[in-house]
Amino acid sequence: MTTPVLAVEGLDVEFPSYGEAPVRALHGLDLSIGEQEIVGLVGESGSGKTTLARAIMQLVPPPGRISQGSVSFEGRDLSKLDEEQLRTLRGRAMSMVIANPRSELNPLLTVGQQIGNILKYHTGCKGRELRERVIEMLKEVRIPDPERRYDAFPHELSGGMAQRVVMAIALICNPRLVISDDATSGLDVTVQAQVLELLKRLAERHRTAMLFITRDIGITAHFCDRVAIIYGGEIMEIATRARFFANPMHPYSVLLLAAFSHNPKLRSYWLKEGEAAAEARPAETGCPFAPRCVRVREHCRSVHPELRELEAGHHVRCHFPVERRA
Ligand SMILES: Nc1ncnc2c1ncn2[C@@H]1O[C@H](COP(=O)(O)OP(=O)(O)OP(=O)(O)O)[C@@H](O)[C@H]1O
Repeated sequence: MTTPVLAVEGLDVEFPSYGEAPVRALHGLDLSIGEQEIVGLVGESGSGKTTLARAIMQLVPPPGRISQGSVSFEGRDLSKLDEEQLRTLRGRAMSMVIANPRSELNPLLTVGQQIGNILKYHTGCKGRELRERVIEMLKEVRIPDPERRYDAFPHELSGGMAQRVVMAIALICNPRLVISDDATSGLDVTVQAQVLELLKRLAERHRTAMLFITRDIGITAHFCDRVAIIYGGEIMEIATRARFFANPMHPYSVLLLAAFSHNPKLRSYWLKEGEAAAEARPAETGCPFAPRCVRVREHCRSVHPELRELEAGHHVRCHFPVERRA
């Protein structure tokens, strides 16, 4: 079996909370990503998506910490690397594209300097060659008039353009893994579609694996090889895109899909708990989703469900999974 690009095993991340039990942002999380594979990670706000992205990069903000489990990149346990080795890895072998490109970019440096600095730091490339490679990358991310934009400052760029510059920074060193954290959420719908299309094409061209984090389950239907659903810091369901959309089995997955559906019967059944239930926090004992599940039974409130393989490559964390529709 080939070594996956990324292997997350039994990962727990905690944030201390003064006078209370620590917030358990991730709990026993397993996830692997193969070479050139795009895995979509879908979950609502607070489900632990960004924490996972940070834990993979070994950048959990203190006093938060990885309290258990491991993150391996191409077979190397990242907890064993020192800060210098991690810095070499970040930006070169794995990189991140985040939602708010303006906060990512330094307002005092030109586009060319910001992309060029990464390339120079990791490869030692400089001078004319550096400029040529940066301009080449600007062309790849479809920045019009790249020679001129090379000298532009971030405030001179539109939102979509700034996001493309962030993508250029993430891809300039040909990383083996890119983590896209809600990267298109702040953009207009049309710009969003263009940026997604571009991101997918670039991942294919650079043979990059990707963890694609989103709150929008609809995007994963076009974009990802596998889909993983996260709730309360745990993977609830994971399958290939085809299997997932043909036969979603976790009630939370079906709820997410129902929220996008135009079928009023489907919507009213799955969404019937309404706003109050949506506010419920993940349960500490039993199934984390039990307080919001329309199919909950007594067993769910006391026994924590394991992630079980219910068909080849399709894992579900539910005592009473949804049966295939006729
Ligand atoms: N720096 C922090 N300090 C304390 N708690 C944190 C911190 N970062 C995250 N958390 C907690 O960890 C949990 C997961 O948060 P996280 O930001 O990973 O969720 P998310 O799915 O990325 O949400 P969003 O889609 O809104 O970005 C939440 O309960 C959050 O309050």
